[in-house]
Amino acid sequence: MSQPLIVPSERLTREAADWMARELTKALATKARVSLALSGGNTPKPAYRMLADHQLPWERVDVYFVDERFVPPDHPDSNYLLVKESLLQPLKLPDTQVFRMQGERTDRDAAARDYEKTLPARLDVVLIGVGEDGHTASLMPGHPALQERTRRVLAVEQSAKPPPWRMTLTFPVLQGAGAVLGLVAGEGKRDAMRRVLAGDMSLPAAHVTNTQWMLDPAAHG
Ligand SMILES: O=C1O[C@H](COP(=O)(O)O)[C@@H](O)[C@H](O)[C@H]1O
Repeated sequence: MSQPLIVPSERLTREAADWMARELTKALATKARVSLALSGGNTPKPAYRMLADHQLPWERVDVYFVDERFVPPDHPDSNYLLVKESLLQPLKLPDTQVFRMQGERTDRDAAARDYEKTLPARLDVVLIGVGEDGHTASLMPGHPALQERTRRVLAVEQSAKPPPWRMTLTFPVLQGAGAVLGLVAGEGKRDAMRRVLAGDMSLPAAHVTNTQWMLDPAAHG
């Protein structure tokens, strides 16, 4: 695991956006199309807005999702809505470049299986977050989804953090990605991050060992 980057709070958003732009640029140098998979959460939202200001060949970037809540795409809890408002709309990215997890569907397993079909063999750039309980994506501590090695996308039930039904990429997808940024801020995440960085495998986020962690000082204890 590479050393975590500890970034002053006032620079965290900018550094995270620059990191994603840099990794996209590297991937774009070797491929015609690249994939960017994004998480929800309050921490990354301003970074997505800043990423949209980067001059990149956005017509060659496809946007995917790390996880989603089973709610309609215009629901305030929708990760898609968050990414739409902060990145997709500012960039005017066409729907053909956006691969949304369909949280409005009632057959959740079918929705997860359909999403699996849209995924590229390997995601190029991924942003993950961490919950106070150490979850990442919608992979919650102690949940059977943590053991999944075959399916690339799962509908997960009874997640501890509401809303209870989620769709999530699984560890093999996250662990196989080209570049993963773990963006974490706030004192509430400090205990979880101390354990993640110490390699405490009871916390889901510790399993994504290819992550470059970027923390504000409050989250680093
Ligand atoms: O529920 C979720 O939480 C995590 C962490 O979000 P944050 O607001 O604490 O940064 C997020 O990464 C995930 O996508 C989201 O669904």
